[in-house]
Amino acid sequence: MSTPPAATPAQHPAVPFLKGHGTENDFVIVHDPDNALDLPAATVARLCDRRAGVGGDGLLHVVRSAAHPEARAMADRAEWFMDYRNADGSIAEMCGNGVRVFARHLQRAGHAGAGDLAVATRGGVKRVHIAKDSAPGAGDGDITVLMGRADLPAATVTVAVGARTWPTTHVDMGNPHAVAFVADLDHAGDLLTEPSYTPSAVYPAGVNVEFAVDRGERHLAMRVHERGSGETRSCGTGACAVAVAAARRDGLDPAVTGAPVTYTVDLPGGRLLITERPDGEIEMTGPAVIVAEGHIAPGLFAPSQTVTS
Ligand SMILES: N[C@@H](CCC[C@H](N)C(=O)O)C(=O)O
Repeated sequence: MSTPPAATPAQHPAVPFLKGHGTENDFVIVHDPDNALDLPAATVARLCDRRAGVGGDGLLHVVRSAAHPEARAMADRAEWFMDYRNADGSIAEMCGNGVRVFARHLQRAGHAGAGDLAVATRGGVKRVHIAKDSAPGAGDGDITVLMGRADLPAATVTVAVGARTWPTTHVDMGNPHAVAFVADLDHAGDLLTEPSYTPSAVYPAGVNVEFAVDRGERHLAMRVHERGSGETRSCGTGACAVAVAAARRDGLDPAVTGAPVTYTVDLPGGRLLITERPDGEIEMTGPAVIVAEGHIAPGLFAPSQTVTS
């Protein structure tokens, strides 16, 4: 049997997409159950481009676990795999806001109802609870994710923005985070460029950097510079990292006291509630909404043209 010729950009069918966000961490959502789409990093970066593409902090590629080589082993526990990509096309292990938006999409598409859902991610299978909507189909109930345990490897990393430097707490939420407690969130500057950190060898694959301040008892505010996406208006794994770093700083460890600890974390795009349980499991609760649907012009999937003089 001969292989059919590859589709030219003009022949490439328009691909449906949705746009959604969780506390204004926004995503392009591509529903591709059979993993039929070719999504190299350059294509993802074009789709996430805010001027020439659809625009987003990242892309949620929605694939059946059985159809994706990285998720096949989880297919018996989770039907759907969140193939998460950062805005620059790089791959990340987990996205806490993304997994809530992913669940909201599955609910709207009729693949999940209110209640519990398992989602496969590169960081393992995550259990998600979709709260009942205020009205049928409103899509406005909060979504809670069991994010797994935080790991706090001993590492002394200093983060710098301009002339200011801070020591950080290394928190692994499946993806890497460096948390700095600062006196004022403005001290993190415009965050247009990635903060520098030393020694850089601690994070060979890069790191998400969080800047956090206290707002009250077990109440924090933060900003984040995300690996592969720049400053975003929210980061779910980052909020979990900040809450756990604050708990340890405050002498609170639910595994020792036997009592859960909840922190309210305010981000530029909204509020997340983070609870660490005595078994170490971290629950994150927040909103997830779908705001648009449409079709992607075939040209965005075409390989970049090289201009020669
Ligand atoms: N915004 C996400 C995190 C996305 C991945 C991150 N940029 C990384 O590269 O690790 C979240 O809500 O957790």
